[in-house]
Amino acid sequence: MYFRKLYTLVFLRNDTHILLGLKKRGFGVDKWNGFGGKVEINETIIDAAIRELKEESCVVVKKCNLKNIGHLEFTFEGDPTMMDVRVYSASIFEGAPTETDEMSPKWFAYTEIPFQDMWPDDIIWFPFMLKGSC
Ligand SMILES: Nc1[nH]c(=O)nc2c1ncn2[C@H]1C[C@H](O)[C@@H](COP(=O)(O)OP(=O)(O)OP(=O)(O)O)O1
Repeated sequence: MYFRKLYTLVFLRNDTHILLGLKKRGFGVDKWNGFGGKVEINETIIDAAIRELKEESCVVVKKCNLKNIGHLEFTFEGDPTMMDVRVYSASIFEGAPTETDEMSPKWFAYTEIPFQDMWPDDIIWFPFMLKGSC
């Protein structure tokens, strides 16, 4: 039996490139990933996605430009908490991705995703996301 905790994960992308951030501290440090984090109490999931993206990359995205593309559930051995992660993508946004205390952003070509420096599950589901089948 797991306790669910809601998280967001946002990917900015165009037809050829995706923006990833190198996590500089805390959970997932030194891994490339999308931008996201915990949904706070009294906050909608989409508001959390917008807030975390801005906090971690300085990019602003409007609700109408966020597309819900997936739902991932992660569990970790010996931990009773399930990470219930709502995944979004956006291709229209304002501002230039900028390094913050938490993340260092970089655009990657779809053919050059650094899977060796990412969560081990990413290589399984990224290909579905990149070819637009989710
Ligand atoms: N196995 C996995 N594969 C993946 O691609 N993303 C994962 C993952 N496990 C967790 N994530 C994502 C979900 C979420 O966007 C992020 C974890 O969020 P954080 O712990 O950084 O949350 P917060 O930014 O709220 O944390 P604080 O540092 O406490 O503020 O990592």
